[in-house]
Amino acid sequence: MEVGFLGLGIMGKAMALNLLRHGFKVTVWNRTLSKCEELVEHGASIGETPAAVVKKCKYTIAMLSDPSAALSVVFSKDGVLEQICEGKGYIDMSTVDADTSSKIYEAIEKKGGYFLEAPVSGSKKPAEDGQLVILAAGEKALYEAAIPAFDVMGKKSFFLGKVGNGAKMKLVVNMIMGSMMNAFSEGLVLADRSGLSQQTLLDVLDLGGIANPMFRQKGPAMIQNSYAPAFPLKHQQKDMRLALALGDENAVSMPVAAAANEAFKKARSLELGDLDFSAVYEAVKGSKSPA
Ligand SMILES: NC(=O)C1=CN([C@@H]2O[C@H](COP(=O)(O)OP(=O)(O)OC[C@H]3O[C@@H](n4cnc5c(N)ncnc54)[C@H](OP(=O)(O)O)[C@@H]3O)[C@@H](O)[C@H]2O)C=CC1
Ligand SMILES: O=CCCC(=O)O
Repeated sequence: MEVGFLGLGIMGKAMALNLLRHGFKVTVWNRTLSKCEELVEHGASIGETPAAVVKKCKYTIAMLSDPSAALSVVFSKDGVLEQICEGKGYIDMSTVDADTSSKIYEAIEKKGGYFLEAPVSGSKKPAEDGQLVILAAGEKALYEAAIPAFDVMGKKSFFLGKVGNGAKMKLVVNMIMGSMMNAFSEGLVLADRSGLSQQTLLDVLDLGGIANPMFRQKGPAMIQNSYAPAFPLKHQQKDMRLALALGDENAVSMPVAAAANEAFKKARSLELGDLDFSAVYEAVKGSKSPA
């Protein structure tokens, strides 16, 4: 199966590599074209533009930073829309809001193409290990055609119905995750300032009813003030912002998420946006920058 892949950041690179490893023919494009070279070493071809990739491939996957990147890759000059046509499918796996996804869907449908949104749960390591959770919605026939690729990239795929449902599900999940990360950070600070061992707190948490992979994986690095980016903080703050907008639309009061968003914004103002989202711990501590 030949697929196109647009966007080779932390996630896109790992996902495209998995496809190559499993025998897919992959044509890649990235805004910073030099990032394609590593994929070429693993057998990928390069498309000079998103339009060139779509022209060559029946199915094209995108994994881009945010709504503005997702829209730009489709609607700009040399974008996806120039070559999408009947018989071709476009699968956007970026985390965006339902409105962005719908705009892309409508434009692609007008040209006779198929569209599926398919944001993912799981981070850098699950992407490398093909263990993502895929939250797809849109054209069912395209979902079925994409299952061989989803099976390589993920451990479980959900088909959630009409376009927008995948985006919304992803934002709800990340809203919960961002709020949990803030509560966890406050707990680490409180333990430390009240004279307790943070490592003992991690041990206690891991044995109880709120044990979870995020505390287990991020906690030891956080207490060492180490935040190598798996999920960049700027993207988590984007997701909190989009989830709060979804709350606005549906008149859902979310004071916990709103407070968490403020902490992520504060962390961005401290120039921690490119670090892992666990660096919000620095903002909660009140640091000027990571120690
Ligand atoms: N990291 C994670 O753990 C997870 C991330 N996600 C979501 O997946 C998406 C990608 O995340 P991640 O890989 O971490 O992000 P990165 O920041 O590592 O990569 C972002 C990608 O988007 C591209 N890009 C940014 N702006 C534009 C633009 N205007 N036009 C074209 N391309 C653009 C970048 O290109 P360039 O290289 O040129 O900058 C890069 O390829 C995001 O929506 C994120 O929220 C979902 C689940 C987990
Ligand atoms: O969107 C990013 C999700 C990161 C994760 O699920 O660990």
